[in-house]
Amino acid sequence: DRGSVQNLPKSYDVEYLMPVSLGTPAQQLNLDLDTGSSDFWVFSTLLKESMINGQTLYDPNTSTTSDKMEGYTWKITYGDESYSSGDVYIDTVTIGDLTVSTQAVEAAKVVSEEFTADSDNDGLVGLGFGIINTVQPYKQKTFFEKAMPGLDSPVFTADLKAGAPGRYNFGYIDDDAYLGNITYVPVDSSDGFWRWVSPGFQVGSTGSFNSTRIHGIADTGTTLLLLPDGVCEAFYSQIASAEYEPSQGGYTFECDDSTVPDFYFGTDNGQMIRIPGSYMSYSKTDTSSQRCFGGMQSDSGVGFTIWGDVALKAAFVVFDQGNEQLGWAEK
Ligand SMILES: O=C([C@@H]1CCCNC1)N1CCCCC1
Repeated sequence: DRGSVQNLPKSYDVEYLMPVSLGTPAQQLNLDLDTGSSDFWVFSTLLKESMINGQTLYDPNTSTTSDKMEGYTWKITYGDESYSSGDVYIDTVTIGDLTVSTQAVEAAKVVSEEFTADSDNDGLVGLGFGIINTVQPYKQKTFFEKAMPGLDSPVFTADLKAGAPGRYNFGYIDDDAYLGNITYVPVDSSDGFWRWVSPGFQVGSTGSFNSTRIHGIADTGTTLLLLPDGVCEAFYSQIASAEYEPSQGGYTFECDDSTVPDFYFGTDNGQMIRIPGSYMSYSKTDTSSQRCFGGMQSDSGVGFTIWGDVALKAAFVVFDQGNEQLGWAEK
């Protein structure tokens, strides 16, 4: 079996949403595929009005295939302090023609203001590893873990693009979606994330390669590229107008600064992925100024190095759960 679904970036590529069908008759919601968490949760009719702001709601009571998991609850808090919680239903879920008939759908009763404010986002499909699923009294499998046994190959792939629709595929690798070879690196899933080690980085096409092992996670649900301070300093030292502005929340530079270099990160045996300098200028720090917030920021506040969308949209990425490895290719 296999599946394929288009993903759509929101403005500034802050997040990527995909259509998902839940229940019978199908209720279509736009969800955020998040490899940095492992709960499948949705905005639902169980929410108080004050927590809803335009989102599409899953209504378990109108689905003829939903079954409430009596006594089961969930509560998740994300690295940015946002949170959500609620009850659990079993129902059928289809993503890109791939159906899981008994998915644990976590119906939200409470969401934090960050989720309420994001009116396009109807919930998350966590595709980390199931060991960090928050459902009590017994944790539940992710959508991918439920689908995996029936797939042609135990993989899903992420093809995120800058300011354009991309695609998530399940169960197969589309050889037309990337250039050259896919380099595979081992994954340590013990803390539930897609955690891997990059051998190093290079700033600019003429820069030298810095051999320094960078332990980090591949997280489709994080917008930015959060790297160790030393790497950030090496990168921003090459940008004439770059400043570290704690008041703005990190590194900024003049949006029209022509000295912004490309950033390369190593995957394995000499292969590197090139992130174009253009991916590194984010939203304007405020309407008046001409300064942009950097797409690469320090990981020191988060406590994790995170290869977020800024890095992922430069590559074709294979999340190979069957072999616990990540595949990286240029595109
Ligand atoms: O909460 C998160 C992220 C938030 C953005 C969406 N993906 C999950 N974590 C990943 C980094 C370590 C801490 C947990």
